[in-house]
Amino acid sequence: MEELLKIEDLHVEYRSGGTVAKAVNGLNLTIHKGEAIGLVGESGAGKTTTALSILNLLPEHVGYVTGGDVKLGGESLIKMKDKKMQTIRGKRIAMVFQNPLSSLNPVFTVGHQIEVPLLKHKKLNKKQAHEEAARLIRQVGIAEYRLNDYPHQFSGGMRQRVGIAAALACSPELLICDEPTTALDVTIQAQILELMKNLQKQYSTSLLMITHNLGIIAELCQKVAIMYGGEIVEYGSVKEVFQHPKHWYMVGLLNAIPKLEGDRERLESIPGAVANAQNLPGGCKFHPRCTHCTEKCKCEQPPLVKVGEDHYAACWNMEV
Ligand SMILES: Nc1ncnc2c1ncn2[C@@H]1O[C@H](COP(=O)(O)OP(=O)(O)OP(=O)(O)O)[C@@H](O)[C@H]1O
Repeated sequence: MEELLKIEDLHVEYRSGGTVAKAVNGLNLTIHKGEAIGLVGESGAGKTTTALSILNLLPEHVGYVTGGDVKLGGESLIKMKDKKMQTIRGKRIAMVFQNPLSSLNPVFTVGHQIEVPLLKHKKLNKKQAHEEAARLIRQVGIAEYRLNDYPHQFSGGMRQRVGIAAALACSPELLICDEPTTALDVTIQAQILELMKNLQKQYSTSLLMITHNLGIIAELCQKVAIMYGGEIVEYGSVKEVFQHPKHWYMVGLLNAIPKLEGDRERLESIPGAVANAQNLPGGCKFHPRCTHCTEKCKCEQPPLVKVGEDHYAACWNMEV
């Protein structure tokens, strides 16, 4: 498969009020054309920071890429001038956010918001943009006449459909979704996921799905990257990683999922709190929470090594 986006040894810091948070610490990830990858991790793992770095949208004077690169088709997005980056955002890479109310502009109709990228990037005239917006909104299951309505006139699930229609307007090569269904109730969640699955296939868009929900990954993605303390600690095909997890963090995440069959033992949780980006531990960043920690884990950082066909893990003492 052809490479689309390559994240190489990415390091990102936030500097504010005299403190430094090391949010991403040497992250490597390649997304191929048409591939759907899930990026999983607890709150604070650095998932959103990774997405913002791809889009060159880190908060100004606070978020800094301190090392590494992100390349789209071989071209650096980190070094790209803002004017050129504006031609990438929305056109080649689009993003669907967790809360569509914060990404949709309350003072414009949803029709206007879907038409803007079509006018800007696809160079359609007003009539063509309107027709295309009507096609897109129908495709996400909303009646065309609602193009004249404002975001607050839609339910949460419908707003997220509008967000997806706007993101897909210019048929981006990469769609980044950051917890797109977290704010929705489960039945609406299922509908949105089904919609995304169909659209991703139809448009052959590559997908980076950011979530802490392993069920969503199993449903939508072929590959999964498990993130902890700003690094990828396990990566591989969804089948391999879910069936034969190697890193104890991933083992813990899977054990924390409620099961209906078998003995209903107490749910296991991962002890301790997620690594603090302002004060990361040495060695393996997961070691203070790991039940299999050794002296080596406390002082030496394990490299990500191949552990099977299409499967990599970073652990000195991994599950066998
Ligand atoms: N604007 C900011 N200023 C300072 N620190 C920040 C900022 N944004 C994020 N951080 C810190 O960077 C680290 C990574 O945050 P990030 O939001 O990328 O994690 P995440 O995995 O996306 O979490 P969540 O699932 O809660 O969105 C955290 O420790 C967070 O506190």
